[in-house]
Amino acid sequence: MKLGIVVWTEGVTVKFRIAQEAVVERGMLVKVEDKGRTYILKVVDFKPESLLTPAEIAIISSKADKGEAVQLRERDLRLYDTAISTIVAQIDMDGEVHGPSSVPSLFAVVEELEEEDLKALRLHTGDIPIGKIRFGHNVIDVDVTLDGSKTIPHHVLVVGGTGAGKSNFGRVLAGSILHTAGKYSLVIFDCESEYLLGSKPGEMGLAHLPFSEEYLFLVSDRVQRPGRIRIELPELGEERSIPAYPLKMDITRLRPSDFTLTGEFSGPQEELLWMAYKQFGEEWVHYLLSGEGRALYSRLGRMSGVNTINVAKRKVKYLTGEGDIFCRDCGYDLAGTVLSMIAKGRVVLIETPFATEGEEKLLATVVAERIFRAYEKMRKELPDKWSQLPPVLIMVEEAHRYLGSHVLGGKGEIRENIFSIIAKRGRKYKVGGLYITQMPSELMETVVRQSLTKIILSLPTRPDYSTIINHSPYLDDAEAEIKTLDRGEAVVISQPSGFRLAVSTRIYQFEEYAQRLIREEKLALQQRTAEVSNV
Ligand SMILES: Nc1ncnc2c1ncn2[C@@H]1O[C@H](COP(=O)(O)OP(=O)(O)OP(=O)(O)O)[C@@H](O)[C@H]1O
Repeated sequence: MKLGIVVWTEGVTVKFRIAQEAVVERGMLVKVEDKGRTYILKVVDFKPESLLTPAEIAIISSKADKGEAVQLRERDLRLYDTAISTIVAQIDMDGEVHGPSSVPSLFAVVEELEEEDLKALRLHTGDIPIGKIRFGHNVIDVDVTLDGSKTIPHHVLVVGGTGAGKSNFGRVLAGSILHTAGKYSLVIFDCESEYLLGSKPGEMGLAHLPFSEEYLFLVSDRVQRPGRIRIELPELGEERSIPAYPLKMDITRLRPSDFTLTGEFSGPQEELLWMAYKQFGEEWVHYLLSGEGRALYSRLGRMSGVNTINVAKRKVKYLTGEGDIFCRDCGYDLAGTVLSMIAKGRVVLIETPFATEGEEKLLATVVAERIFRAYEKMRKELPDKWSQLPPVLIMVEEAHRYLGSHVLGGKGEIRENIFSIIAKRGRKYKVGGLYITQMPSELMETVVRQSLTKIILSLPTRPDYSTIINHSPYLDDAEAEIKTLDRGEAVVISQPSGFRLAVSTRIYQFEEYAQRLIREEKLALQQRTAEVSNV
């Protein structure tokens, strides 16, 4: 269908007159076929063109205001709507898609994109589906997918204001990774307990997905010892048996680096932790927590000040809490177990609804540190084995708490934590961060820049969307669209997935997506059964 006529081009911007009766929406992809090439354009804004004089405008608007009929001579020659669009790709005669190297001619016809044209953009060929293409608020039946092997190591940043759909996206992504059946791993820290079953009755969670019995691994207070937990799913009239591990880690398994990589400790305090470890061995955390400052001062050979000891004690106490998670003599090795599951391509869901802020921080640090170090060591020492490890994504909710410029030392000395290290160096080892935040303007600039895949949900505040726009390709003209996103709508950029444009996307609603995955798996099962009986 014809949508308009090109009336101006400049750089990669194309202005076209909107045809009568045509409906053009912001974010819409359209095409121009000209001189054997197909140009794909994305509509970014609108502008009425008027050759009316100020006096005519005054008269006509006054009449319209009074409800009188407005007669305008040669109206379509003197007043019309135009759409401003950006050329996002050029498809040459041989079908090769690349960035624009020319512009369509003036007065060329602008047309609706057909499914074939959309497919040429290869937005649907990745292995991690997240939603559907959207033109304005209208959903098009073509999937938007990420390419996991390239996307994961280059980090994923998810930004959106309150209620924009961040946790819905998190569940969708986790569901898609689960359904790669071991190709990739994911670690989720779930402080609201909303991933396993949804956040309220009637919602669904990862437990509902058919692959959860095999590829989900739950770490939770719901179990007291390692084993399988049976979960009833009234929404499906089924139950599942999911492998689980208690939310417990013996303090003898903690090392000073687990604490220092939280970024909470100063240089002298770090030294003290290592001294205590040397002196007391595996029991060092226990001695530090229970010993009195002055007594520790003498036992550590007066090598550290009493003040430093007391401050470090307080911080260790803050991070280990009351012993509910970091326990004594319980024997559990949560971090080691999680690492072994990650190496097998599992989605590991760690539920921490009752953890304190300190416990959450230490837990996230220990788990992330073990994974990063193991992948790093494997790559350096056993590269063949490393190449078989699944790329792993580690979710960091409220990412500004770990990767905020103020947290990392502002303009002064940078105090690294495990997540800032992963943000910088994880790529080399197939360890990526899934950073979720409402406040991207507070993140370190390098984190925003180095996250090559961005899921931008509705983001109302200027400093936040400006930060994203300023540090990402393809977003120069996206401000108007980002400002008008509804719940669940997103602008997605992902160079690692081969996207050459900011893709207007409708993220799947998780429950609908879960039902689709369940249907697909049932169908696949029927086909497998039919094949076996035919043999
Ligand atoms: N893609 C979507 N399609 C349809 N509904 C959605 C979508 N994403 C989110 N919603 C709905 O919007 C509401 C808020 O979503 P969600 O909890 O994911 O937002 P959030 O950004 O995590 O919120 P908060 O900042 O409060 O944690 C939920 O009721 C959810 O069902």
